[in-house]
Amino acid sequence: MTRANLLAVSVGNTRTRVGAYVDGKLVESATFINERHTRVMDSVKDAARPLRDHAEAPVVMSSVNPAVSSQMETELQGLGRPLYRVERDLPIPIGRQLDPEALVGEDRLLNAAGAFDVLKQAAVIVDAGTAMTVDLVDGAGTFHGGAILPGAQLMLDSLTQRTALLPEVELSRPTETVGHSTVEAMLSGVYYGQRGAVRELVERFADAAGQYPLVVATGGDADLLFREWDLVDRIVPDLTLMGLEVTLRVALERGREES
Ligand SMILES: Nc1ncnc2c1ncn2[C@@H]1O[C@H](COP(=O)(O)OP(=O)(O)OP(=O)(O)O)[C@@H](O)[C@H]1O
Ligand SMILES: CC(C)(CO)[C@@H](O)C(=O)NCCC(=O)O
Ligand SMILES: [K+]
Repeated sequence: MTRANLLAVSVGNTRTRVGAYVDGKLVESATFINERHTRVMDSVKDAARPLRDHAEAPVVMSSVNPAVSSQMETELQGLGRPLYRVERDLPIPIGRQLDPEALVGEDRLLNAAGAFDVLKQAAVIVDAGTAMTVDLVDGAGTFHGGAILPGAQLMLDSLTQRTALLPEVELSRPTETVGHSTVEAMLSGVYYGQRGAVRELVERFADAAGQYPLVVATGGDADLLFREWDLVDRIVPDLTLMGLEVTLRVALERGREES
């Protein structure tokens, strides 16, 4: 089996995740806020340190944020490694059943590819990031799309921005289900609203799929929202990076078959 060496870079809406894979294992990872751009490049170099003896190991990059990634791509070229963008240079190895003209976020496809590579069975993948996505992969490894909704912090921010009296609130677990203060009521609404959305969508997707899928969660808010909740089978913080690793690994295996 191929054991890939790579620097995986996933540019999200708010943050960028970086991971160094040595012999197919994630040995270093870091997350940075996109705005702190110069610091990000310093930290990317730190994260790449385990790959110093693997000069041939490429950067494999994905993005759902073109403004951030176009500049970052130019800077990543400076590492002196081959640089591949998923979908442009390397196809994400997951089947798709979508509208012909559909443009799906690379993060959603990578999560699906990363999950199916390990699970090999039908799964619902929940990414609790800036936006929340809830997607269905069937038992044959085909991505069917799913649902997109505001993420938890975005829900809170939109309440603050679009009302006169609601305050700025930082996301945390509510201490009360029936909120006895404005802040507790907002936290209860968002926390149980997000969980409720996930429960409803998982049940509906299970109906559509004709089987009960595994539920896998990832993203910056997954732990806060889903920890110790039996509806979610696994929380996998590095799922998007796993998708980047399998993308390179499959491309290397295909290249080997062809030569
Ligand atoms: N230091 C932090 N800065 C910003 N958001 C954070 C931080 N720590 C946790 N979070 C939470 O992470 C969420 C964003 O998740 P994430 O980083 O997965 O989003 P993203 O940038 O959209 O990434 P992706 O598109 O890859 O999912 C926010 O809603 C926030 O509550
Ligand atoms: C839905 C988000 C914002 C989730 O990060 C991202 O995957 C994206 O911008 N997608 C493009 C549209 C789509 O996936 O249908
Ligand atoms: K996201």
